[in-house]
Amino acid sequence: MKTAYTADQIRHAERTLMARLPEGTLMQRAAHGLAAACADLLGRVYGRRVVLLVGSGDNGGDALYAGERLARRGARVEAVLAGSKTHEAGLRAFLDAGGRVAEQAAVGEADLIVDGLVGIGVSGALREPYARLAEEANTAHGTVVAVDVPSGVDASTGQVAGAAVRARVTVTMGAYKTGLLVDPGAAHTGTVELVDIGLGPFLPDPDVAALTRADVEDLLPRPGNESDKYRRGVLGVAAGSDLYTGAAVLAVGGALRAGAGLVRYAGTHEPVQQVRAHWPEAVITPLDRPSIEHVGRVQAWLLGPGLGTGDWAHELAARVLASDVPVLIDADGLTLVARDRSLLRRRAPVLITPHAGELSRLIGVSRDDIEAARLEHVRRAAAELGVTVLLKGSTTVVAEEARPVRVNGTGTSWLATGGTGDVLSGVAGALLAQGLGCYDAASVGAYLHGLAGRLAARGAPLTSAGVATAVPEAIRSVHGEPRP
Ligand SMILES: NC(=O)C1=CN([C@@H]2O[C@H](COP(=O)(O)OP(=O)(O)OC[C@H]3O[C@@H](n4cnc5c(N)ncnc54)[C@H](O)[C@@H]3O)[C@@H](O)[C@H]2O)[C@@H](O)CC1
Ligand SMILES: Nc1ncnc2c1ncn2[C@@H]1O[C@H](COP(=O)(O)OP(=O)(O)O)[C@@H](O)[C@H]1O
Ligand SMILES: [K+]
Repeated sequence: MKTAYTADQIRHAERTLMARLPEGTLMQRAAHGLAAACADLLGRVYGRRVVLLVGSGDNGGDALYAGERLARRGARVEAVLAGSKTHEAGLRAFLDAGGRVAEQAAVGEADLIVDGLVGIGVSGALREPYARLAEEANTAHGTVVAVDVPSGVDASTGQVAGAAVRARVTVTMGAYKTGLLVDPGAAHTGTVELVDIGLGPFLPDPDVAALTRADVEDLLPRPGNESDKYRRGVLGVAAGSDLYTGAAVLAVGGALRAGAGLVRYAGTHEPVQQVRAHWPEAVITPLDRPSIEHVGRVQAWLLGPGLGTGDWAHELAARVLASDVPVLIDADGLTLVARDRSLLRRRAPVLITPHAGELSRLIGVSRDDIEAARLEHVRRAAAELGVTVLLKGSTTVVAEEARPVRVNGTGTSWLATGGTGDVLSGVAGALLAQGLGCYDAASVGAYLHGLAGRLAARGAPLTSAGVATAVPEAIRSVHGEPRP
């Protein structure tokens, strides 16, 4: 599990660790790691031009001590002192090693730009001259390395309030910060390199966590010798309508590709025809009234994609939610629930999978506010609604009360196309039916769906059906099985 922490959590752990070590030890460890990463990026250090953007706090101190090390190896290092004060000992060491203070920004000519403006001590939007320097770094041709956090990104939330550095590499100290894993911040980090400064034993429970390949491998159900189709997990799908048939086809496809033992589809005439034509594997119950009476036993339900939002759909949703198995609610199902919250009053678990627009209707917050502060709002929704919430978007986040938010970074922006959400609901629904809890089904589902998106896209447009097709390949790559 890749774990991440807020600025307060990091500061607290650092204080405890620092009290046990000679003064300055941590900053030297940080500078050592930072200088090594810079040297790697430069290839040859001697004679190369490095510009340090130095703010007034310890983030600037890290940059200065790393600059000292690079200067001793023959780099031409200049520092732009942006703050009203500068880390004194760091500046002295830097100057002693032959570093120079730049009179005016030499950012444009640098091979490497080290962003030491602000780290976890930032509050609010970057002030001048920091904001201007961040913009200059972003348009310069040199490689940008951020110290700890790209300046302008809130380390605790990933929020970006104004100008912010876009780094090729972020060298982060001691532990990942939440803001490095959550968009919009995550889009500014480039590759994140973690420098061990000995913080590990002092870290509290994480603020957020991201599943790794190995975690997903552990969590993914695999059929054993004693498995049969019923025991592997039967998913009921209540989706699609005479107007929207594709959503049903895609959701059933996602579920079959993600390893459901059986998919039972229930719907009206048109989607039944389509699902039957695409997926002879599905067991189908045509509905002439909104009831699940004749569908047969399932271990979980997927409710909502393309279902419509009229009385018929409401009645079917009420029947599904009155069952005693976990229910995943998506798309039109969420519109129905937003209108009638009483539908959510049930004992068995509920997983909802909204995008920001759908969540907006559920919690009465604007879509833009949700996009700008995804973590805050996904947590709030989980607490207010008492359900597990998977919020879709460029970073998909999963919240359940009293657990760290799970963050998924496997996706690709090629997934921003119609119907991919229907596939995700099928994948996560199949995992629910196979016995995973809502929290794991949602986060493993998002991981596989994101990976399948990458495999389907490979740098070019994908279709949602292509994403469903790629899910088995994603599972194969999680298990490390060689391709045939
Ligand atoms: N605390 C520790 O033990 C360690 C800290 N380290 C480094 O120290 C950093 C934290 O240092 P600090 O606590 O001094 O904080 P920072 O250096 O991140 O920032 C604090 C300074 O930035 C200014 N500032 C805050 N918001 C601003 C804004 N919006 N625009 C312009 N200026 C702004 C403040 O006035 C203050 O002077 C970490 O990110 C890391 O790089 C590392 O050396 C490892 C050890
Ligand atoms: N910019 C993006 N980067 C990565 N993934 C994205 C981006 N935009 C959307 N996605 C993903 O694409 C899927 C879209 O789902 P959704 O909005 O429900 O679309 P639809 O209703 O058309 O199926 C979600 O899994 C979401 O996380
Ligand atoms: K920084």
